[in-house]
Amino acid sequence: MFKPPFILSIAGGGSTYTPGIVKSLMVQLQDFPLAEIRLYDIDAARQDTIAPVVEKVIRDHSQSIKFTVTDNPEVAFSGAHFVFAQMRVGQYKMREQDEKIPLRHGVVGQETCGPGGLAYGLRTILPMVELIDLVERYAHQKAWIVNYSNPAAIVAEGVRRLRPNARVLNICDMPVAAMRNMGAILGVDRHKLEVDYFGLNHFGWFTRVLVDGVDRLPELRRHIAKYGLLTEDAAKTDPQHSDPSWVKTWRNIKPIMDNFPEYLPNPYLQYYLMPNQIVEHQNPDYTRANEVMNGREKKLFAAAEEYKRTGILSDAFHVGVHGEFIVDVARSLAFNLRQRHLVMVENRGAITNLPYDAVVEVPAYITSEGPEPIRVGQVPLFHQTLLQQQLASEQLLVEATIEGSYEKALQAFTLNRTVPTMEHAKAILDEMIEANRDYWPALQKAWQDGEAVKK
Ligand SMILES: NC(=O)c1ccc[n+]([C@@H]2O[C@H](COP(=O)([O-])OP(=O)(O)OC[C@H]3O[C@@H](n4cnc5c(N)ncnc54)[C@H](O)[C@@H]3O)[C@@H](O)[C@H]2O)c1
Ligand SMILES: O=P(O)(O)OC[C@H]1O[C@H](O[C@H]2[C@H](O)[C@@H](O)[C@@H](O)O[C@@H]2CO)[C@H](O)[C@@H](O)[C@@H]1O
Ligand SMILES: [Mn+2]
Repeated sequence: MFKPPFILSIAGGGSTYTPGIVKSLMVQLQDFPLAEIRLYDIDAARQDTIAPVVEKVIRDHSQSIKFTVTDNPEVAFSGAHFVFAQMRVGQYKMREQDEKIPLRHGVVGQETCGPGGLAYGLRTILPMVELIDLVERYAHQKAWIVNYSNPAAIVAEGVRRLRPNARVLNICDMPVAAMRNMGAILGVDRHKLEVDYFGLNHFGWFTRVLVDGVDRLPELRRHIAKYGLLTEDAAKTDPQHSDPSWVKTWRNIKPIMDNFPEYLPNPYLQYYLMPNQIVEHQNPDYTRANEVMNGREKKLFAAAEEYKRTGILSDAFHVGVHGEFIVDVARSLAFNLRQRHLVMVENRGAITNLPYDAVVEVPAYITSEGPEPIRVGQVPLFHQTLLQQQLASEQLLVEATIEGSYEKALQAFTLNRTVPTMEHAKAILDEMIEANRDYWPALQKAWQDGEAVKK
């Protein structure tokens, strides 16, 4: 492939996670040597605010690494070996719409799940394809894009449909975060856990949790029956996520496993299996987007301004599993380490009773030529049916984006488990088309042409 030191570009350099990821890169420099780090963003002002913090993180560890900040894709990607993608198309203001519009109709309002996730997907698929084309035009021909940009399930399906040969690996830190919590509960480092897992992104289950070859899922089951997937002192498990909404998310593993104890669910399944309880506790005027804008984003940007003024950088960002995981995956790609990670891959029979072309999230060995998924085999009818419905909703959303089809978008919304009726789906979709008029031109046109009433 290519030899270190590498050129690494971060697409979405203005992200609140950029300092944490760069810190993780610095800590692992010995194992992932870098010649240059480049930040790329379409919002130069946002990125320029974050950049001095990132440069400080780099210079605390290295004087030799070149640091580039740009909104020019040719400068960003020329000769790059790795691209970490973490775009939020529409930024937090659109996340707030994604979460608040469904809630106005009594439906789950969430970043990547339900109508919010579908809307986010409709905004993100084509910018992701554009990013791939830019990277393929300018970067090293064997460059890898490691993608965090959400909604990862829909982005991954869009890339499968539109750029099937692209060197893109879609990843999610949620299962790793769950493994971090498991480790805290079991008293072992998360790196010692070997898990079996199957599902779609943000819609899956752990089936085994091995420590030195012994399945510790029974012990976790007993703990979860009392506390959910958190240690008794929640703040100790995940300091970055002591926000009430996150503690509730980890606690909600309990009611799900009280009913279905065999497998340990991804926390996101709460939105699909307990939508009414979720809506009951969501504040339609103050959602997770507001918590993040007033929390993580505000804290980082305030620290960046203070650093600019005083040269003192306060403790304003977090590395955590988010920063560690993407560097672990990149190392395995770079050096053909064959590390076993949960990543998104085309099924191709890994789960025998799901469609061959489904994008699934399963353990895989990460090689320089990409992931080699493990064989899961047949999943139980209950999980297969839930997965099939969610998969159809996501695949129809992607087709709606590609074809500019209002009807397929409505089918995708109607099929989603968080949406109770076709009328709810239509009311939410029509409001979202209005809110996304700057992002969904094709769908806007289909809607205005009255495609929905043509039949
Ligand atoms: N996959 C996962 O498990 C996981 C975990 C955490 C965050 N994320 C995702 O990472 C992304 C960043 O999260 P955040 O909270 O830091 O968002 P953020 O809004 O703080 O930063 C995102 C950045 O992307 C930029 N951007 C938007 N469109 C772009 C484009 N077309 N090209 C280049 N840059 C573009 C924005 O200007 C912004 O600076 C989001 O998509 C989020 O959902 C994913
Ligand atoms: O509400 P946010 O923006 O804080 O988080 C949304 C993301 O949540 C997951 O990632 C979490 C992870 O689960 C948590 O333990 C910690 O590591 O932080 C991560 C980022 O907040 C989820 O995997 C992402 O897809 C969401 O975007
Ligand atoms: Mn995720």
